[in-house]
Amino acid sequence: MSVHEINHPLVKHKIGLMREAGISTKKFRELTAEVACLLAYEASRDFPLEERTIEGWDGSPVKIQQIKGKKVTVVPILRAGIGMLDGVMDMIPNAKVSVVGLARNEHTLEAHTYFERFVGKLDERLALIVDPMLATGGSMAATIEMLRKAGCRQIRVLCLVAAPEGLAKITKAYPELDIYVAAIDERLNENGYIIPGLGDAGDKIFGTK
Ligand SMILES: O=P(O)(O)OC[C@H]1O[C@H](OP(=O)(O)OP(=O)(O)O)[C@H](O)[C@@H]1O
Ligand SMILES: O=c1cc[nH]c(=O)[nH]1
Ligand SMILES: [Mg+2]
Repeated sequence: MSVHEINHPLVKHKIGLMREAGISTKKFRELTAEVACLLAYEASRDFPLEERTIEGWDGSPVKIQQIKGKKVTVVPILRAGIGMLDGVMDMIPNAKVSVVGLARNEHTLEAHTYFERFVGKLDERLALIVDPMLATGGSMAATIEMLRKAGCRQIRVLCLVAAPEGLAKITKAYPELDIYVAAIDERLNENGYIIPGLGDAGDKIFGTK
């Protein structure tokens, strides 16, 4: 397993913009999608290529490289994960989408499952779980368990900001997993929010606050 903190200047710049108090819903949504796109770029680095010959612009044969029929399912965790979906789908347009609905109880911080709809052949697919925030890690662990129960064996996680506490929980429980994260922040506060973090990502993406 490895935690890949993406140190690309574009990623750091965009995450920085997202931390500004008073950021508009529109801007937060746009930046979420842009960073998701860059995380998908990193998470697909080892996708295998195959050679194919096509007819080029002047009628002569040209050898090109194509991604070799990789079966992928993108798994947004409702609600906030929806903000990352388009950015990832822009990069991997043939991926199928599986959806998990989870809400964290604001007092106990435990994740409660309210929706699950997976695509078929999960045992053959690479799942890319997308959620902007990995705080205590409870929502991510619940999603991983649901995917595993459904037969999925290859899982990667894409998130914008992670707390060390949540990362430690996930890496300990799932040492084989790869996690792609734009920023590893300092800590969780007493309410389970990431500091400095982004605030409530779901509320910011959906405009509910
Ligand atoms: O690591 P954890 O401690 O589980 O916290 C992270 C979860 O909390 C947020 O979702 P939330 O429950 O607020 O739902 P929402 O996306 O509908 O706002 C976030 O999008 C993660 O799913
Ligand atoms: O900081 C946090 C923690 C959980 N969920 C969020 O949206 N933000
Ligand atoms: Mg929320």
